[in-house]
Amino acid sequence: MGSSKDGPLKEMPLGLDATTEEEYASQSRLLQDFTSISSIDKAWTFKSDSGIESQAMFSISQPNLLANKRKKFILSSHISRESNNSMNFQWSPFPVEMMGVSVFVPSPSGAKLLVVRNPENESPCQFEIWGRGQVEKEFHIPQSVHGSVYADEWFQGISWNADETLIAYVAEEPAPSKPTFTGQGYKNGSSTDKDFGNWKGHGDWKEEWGETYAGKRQPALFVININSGEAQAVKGIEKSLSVGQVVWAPPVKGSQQSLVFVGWSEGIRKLGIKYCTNRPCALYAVRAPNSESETDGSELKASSTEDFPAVKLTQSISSALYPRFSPDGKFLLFISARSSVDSGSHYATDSLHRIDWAVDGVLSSSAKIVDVIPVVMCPEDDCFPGLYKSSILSNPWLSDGCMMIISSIWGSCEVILSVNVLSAEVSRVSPADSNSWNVLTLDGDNIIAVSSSPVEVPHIKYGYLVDKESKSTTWSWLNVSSPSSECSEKVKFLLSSLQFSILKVPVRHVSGSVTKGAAKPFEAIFVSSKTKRNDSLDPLIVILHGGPHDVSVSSFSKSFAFLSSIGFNLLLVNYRGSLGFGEEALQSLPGKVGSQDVDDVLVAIDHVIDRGLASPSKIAVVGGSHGGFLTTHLIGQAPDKFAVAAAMNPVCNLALMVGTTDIPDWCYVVAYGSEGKNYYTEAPSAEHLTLMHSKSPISHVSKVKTPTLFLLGAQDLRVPVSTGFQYARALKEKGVPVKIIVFPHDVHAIKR
Ligand SMILES: CC(=O)N[C@@H](C)C(=O)N[C@@H](C)C(=O)N[C@@H](C)C(=O)O
Repeated sequence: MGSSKDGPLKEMPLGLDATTEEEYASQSRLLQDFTSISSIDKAWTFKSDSGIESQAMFSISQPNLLANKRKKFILSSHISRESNNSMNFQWSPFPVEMMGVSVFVPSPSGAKLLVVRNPENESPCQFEIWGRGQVEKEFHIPQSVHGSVYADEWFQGISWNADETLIAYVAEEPAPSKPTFTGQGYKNGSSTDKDFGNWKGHGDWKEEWGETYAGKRQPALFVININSGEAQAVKGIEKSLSVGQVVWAPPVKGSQQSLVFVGWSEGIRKLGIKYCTNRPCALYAVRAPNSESETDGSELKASSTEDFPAVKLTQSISSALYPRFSPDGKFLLFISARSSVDSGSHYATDSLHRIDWAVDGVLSSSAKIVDVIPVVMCPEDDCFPGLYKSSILSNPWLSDGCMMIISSIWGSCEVILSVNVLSAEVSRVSPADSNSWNVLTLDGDNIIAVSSSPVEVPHIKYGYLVDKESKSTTWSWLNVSSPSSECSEKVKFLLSSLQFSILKVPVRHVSGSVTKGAAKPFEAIFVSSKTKRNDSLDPLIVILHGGPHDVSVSSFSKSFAFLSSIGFNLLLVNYRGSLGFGEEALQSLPGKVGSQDVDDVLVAIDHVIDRGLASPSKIAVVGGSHGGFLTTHLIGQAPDKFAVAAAMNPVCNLALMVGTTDIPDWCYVVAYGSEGKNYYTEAPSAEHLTLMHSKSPISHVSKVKTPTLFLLGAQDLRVPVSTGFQYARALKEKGVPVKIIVFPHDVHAIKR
């Protein structure tokens, strides 16, 4: 390029001409438009004083791509019913930013809001109690009492008691004091981190909870009295238990209140817990250190709870999560991931259970566990496939006191279900369309939900029973216009030109040895333009989820929608082993990774080529983690199939990963199947390593020709960066075009 007459020579990135640069600039502006669409994360409703209208509070978040930050907001709305029976949402004029806030939880009545600010250094943890118009209380809990409050998906539990005077929560146990060796000798527990010039016990290593839990060793249970600000550790819990998901048991007049929580015991080592429901856990009940029911809650009682050790409530089941009491306090409901624990698969089909709760509050370890929703092995066509990735709202109950509303996955869709916990009847509450639906909160007997699809940004929906009096189970859904669903005109226009469908792909090579569930068709989501953009077929990007027991759902994804908007068709393959299709299909994969899953992806690609939806010469493949395992397997096993590939923190060599990951047990289970659980050892034999190598993409590296992009998170504890580097270097050695981008501060899921 020569210099322009109109100005100084423009600096171009290497090898870019002006047209390409303008195209990149325009794509990057569009990517920012997509990225800045806000997400609706949570919601709460509160009845107004009249009891007819209600007030809703939404937690929304919005990333800022350039600043590499995510802002959290609260947006409020007044909900009223119009005379024509439609619902009117009156939104507050602007959202309010929750800057520096780690977690916030309103009290059940909506009169108070707990706001927690975790410290970034050694400073105290800040608790604020907000009233309707001001901050009413502010407490600083020193690190000698506890560290950060947990705000994650496993251990987080923040629960207000019924009279809104006490809050139970989970926080990091204070770090044990470190010994100091000085010129004068040894002093125990006298060092602070500001000391220098001495060895201060830094080598005394304590196990942490793995990926995304750096620095998190021991989540412990605390109760704070919001009148006095006194925070106390709950006693009677064994040191080897990490705790989470705490709730208050129904109060019993005149006796000390109890807490129910989930406990995970450590065993020989702490294995990673993120994306791993297969860690054994149980429900426990313990006496709260604070007060008797019916007191004013202004004083913490001195009575010791050490005399009341925690009682294990779920002896006979290997996993119990998300405890919830029925409104009348007669039942304790919980989800179990026992299929996952018992099989060793890191995710599997969940089940729902019930325990009768003693109204006198006497804690018992021998309560009978009743199955409400069992694990579904092989669903009949289009029938309920079982529970997947279900978490339960803090108040999931309709007014009859026995119907719960929960979210789950059904094939490639997120769905909302109602479950009668007495009759065990399960119904699909969200429409039987192909969109994905999530419940945000209940408004009395109505549901506030969010719905989206690969070609539609998330929208708020209001669901109500069509004819409540006649006990009809048909739900009707109203659109709620909300400021949080706004996006640029350009994005709206581009999305309106796209369509998607969920394809059923028949399985190839069904042998007699596969289960009925594993012989059924699997699904793939196909996203394309509604009209032909030009004479030839658009290029296709095959997108592969990780896990392998996870699923690509039909919800809105900003990055995928961006790709479809700039001219790519997408194929998101839910190969056998994905969540949402029954336990038999899921369990068909462990032991067959690198063959069955690879074959399913190739079958899905042929399926769209055969139907004239994709051109064999214009296919790219992308995936992260186990999806990266598949991506790198595919470019090795089908070297002529892909024009280009991108792998994010890919599992390329199980034999290398097993010695460095936070979940070595995963390498055994995917390589050997369920029995791998019994072979797992911290000292893999040559035979183990040979099998793992043979099932890994690295064993096919010599055949690869496809130019490949590697995206690697330097802080990844799950699939450490060395795994991707080894494979990428092996490709370079062979002369395959490779580009590696390392994200220095990112963990396994590259989000920055
Ligand atoms: C159990 C587990 O962590 N398996 C990994 C090898 C894996 O594939 N994990 C995926 C669930 C995963 O981490 N995906 C990331 C990229 C995501 O953001 O979902």
